[in-house]
Amino acid sequence: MTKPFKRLLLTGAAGGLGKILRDRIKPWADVVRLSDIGDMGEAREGEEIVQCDLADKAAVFKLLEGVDAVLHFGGISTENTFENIMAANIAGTYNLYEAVHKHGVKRVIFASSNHTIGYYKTTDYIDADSPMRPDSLYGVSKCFGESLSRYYYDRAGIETVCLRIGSSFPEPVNPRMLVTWFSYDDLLESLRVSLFTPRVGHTILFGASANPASWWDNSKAAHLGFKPKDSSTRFAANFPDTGAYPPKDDVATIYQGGGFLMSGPQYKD
Ligand SMILES: NC(=O)C1=CN([C@@H]2O[C@H](COP(=O)(O)OP(=O)(O)OC[C@H]3O[C@@H](n4cnc5c(N)ncnc54)[C@H](O)[C@@H]3O)[C@@H](O)[C@H]2O)C=CC1
Ligand SMILES: O=C(O)[C@H]1OC(=O)[C@H](O)[C@@H](O)[C@@H]1O
Repeated sequence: MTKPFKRLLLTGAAGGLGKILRDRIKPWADVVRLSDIGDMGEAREGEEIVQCDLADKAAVFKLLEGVDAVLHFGGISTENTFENIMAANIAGTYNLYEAVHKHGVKRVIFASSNHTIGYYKTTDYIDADSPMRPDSLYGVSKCFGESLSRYYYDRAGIETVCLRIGSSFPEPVNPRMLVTWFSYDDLLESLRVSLFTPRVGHTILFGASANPASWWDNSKAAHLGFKPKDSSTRFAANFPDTGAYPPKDDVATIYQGGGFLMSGPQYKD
């Protein structure tokens, strides 16, 4: 049976989410090209493995050859030095889009992050038009990726869905994740609609499951028809409400970005 794509590229294939997606995206393409700077093991049937540093422009150019669409999950995924973030996330994402453009690739799904808006408070309810408020240099790099993809859409017509992932792990591991949790099944469904909706233009989609509480309004991405099915409700008992969350004086619980507010340099007294 013919599959929708000939060749789908997944960057970050050796990472936590890459490993989860590796088998699950196979029904979508004849060939899944897996790429990372790290070890991805042996290529299995229907796979190609290309070890590549996103900061290496020539290597990224080759990486995009023959690719129909990209799931861009590679890069540094937590706070780090500016130099490291600059190479992997800023130069890396630029290299990717330049290669996407030169090879005529039509669509990218960019693994953005809730840390683009981490300086909103946990009492705020925001949507895709709310100004970015990154909480870390990592968050700033994801804002760069979102702006860059907007530029490549306006300038070159390359479509991107910026998926602002909340917390995509097997289950919530703290009370904050009862709000930000994004199950693997819901993640996969968000990628499916992002790849297969006929026109996405440039869309920002918040990636969270149908949790009982939410900080994010996805109405601006309604054209994707994304309907999360999971909910963190079944994990709520792991975090009994003692009235202590959110404590009024704890930066990491006042702001949506949680612990990222405490990472990296602190400039305020
Ligand atoms: N897991 C989550 O809850 C969230 C993930 N994201 C984003 O989703 C993506 C995947 O996340 P995870 O799998 O959790 O992160 P991860 O850190 O496990 O995986 C990232 C992968 O990118 C690779 N990488 C790093 N620098 C690279 C470079 N210069 N060239 C090529 N590959 C490089 C790493 O080797 C790693 O395998 C990341 O972009 C992350 O920022 C965003 C929000 C939440
Ligand atoms: O906010 C969160 O929970 C997540 O956000 C991210 O962007 C990170 O990649 C991930 O490691 C965090 O756990």
